[in-house]
Amino acid sequence: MSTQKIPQATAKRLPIYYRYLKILNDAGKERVSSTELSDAVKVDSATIRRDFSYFGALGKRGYGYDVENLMKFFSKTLNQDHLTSVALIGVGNLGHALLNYNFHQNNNTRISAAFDVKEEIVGTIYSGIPVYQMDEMMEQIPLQQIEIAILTVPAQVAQDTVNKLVEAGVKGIMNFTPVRITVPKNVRVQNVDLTNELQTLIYFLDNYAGEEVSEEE
Ligand SMILES: NC(=O)c1ccc[n+]([C@@H]2O[C@H](COP(=O)([O-])OP(=O)(O)OC[C@H]3O[C@@H](n4cnc5c(N)ncnc54)[C@H](O)[C@@H]3O)[C@@H](O)[C@H]2O)c1
Repeated sequence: MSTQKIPQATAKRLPIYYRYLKILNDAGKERVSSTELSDAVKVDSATIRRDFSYFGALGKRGYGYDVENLMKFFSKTLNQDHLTSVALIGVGNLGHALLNYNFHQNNNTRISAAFDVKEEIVGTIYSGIPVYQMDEMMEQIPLQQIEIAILTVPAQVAQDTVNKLVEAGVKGIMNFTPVRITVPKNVRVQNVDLTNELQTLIYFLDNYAGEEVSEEE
């Protein structure tokens, strides 16, 4: 299977497919049809077939897909064999929740360091994760080989914090703040805007109530 450049919508679905294929594989299941997969992951089967065709995984009529092969391929594509350490900046309401959660569904991604300015929490360990003072970032981020940061600071300090993260060598930022942050070209930002998500949901309920939901983007 080759790794050509795949559409973003497909890339976003990969972890969903991977998680389910892993469950099947752990349960000793050898093959799966796109219809079965579709029911489990709530993506229509035409989309699944198209997504998989980008990887050259065509599936055989009457046989379906080989679970182990696909799972191994997705694992490699998603870099599941390699542990990714992530930093969290801003241990407030949202930051605490994310530290607690710590992506435990995914055993190769973990928050390994948190940073804040609040004296009372700096130097403590929260959910097994040490909280450092902001001025320790320049040292800790390269030392812990962290390339990804989750940004949960107040909006007014978001850009300033991002500048520091970039200077420390971070290459990807998951931005929970409502600020549209500016980064150099070699840094990627993923915005997580809960208000936006909720507005989209309301829009769909208002305008498409009763229609069948399609996962196509
Ligand atoms: N709470 C939510 O449900 C929610 C949801 C979506 C988005 N957000 C956004 O996430 C961000 C955090 O929200 P919150 O509710 O957790 O806020 P919060 O005030 O509870 O937490 C912010 C944390 O950032 C720290 N901080 C302040 N200045 C800092 C700096 N210069 N460097 C490092 N840390 C600093 C504070 O000490 C605090 O611990 C905000 O931008 C908010 O708009 C929050």
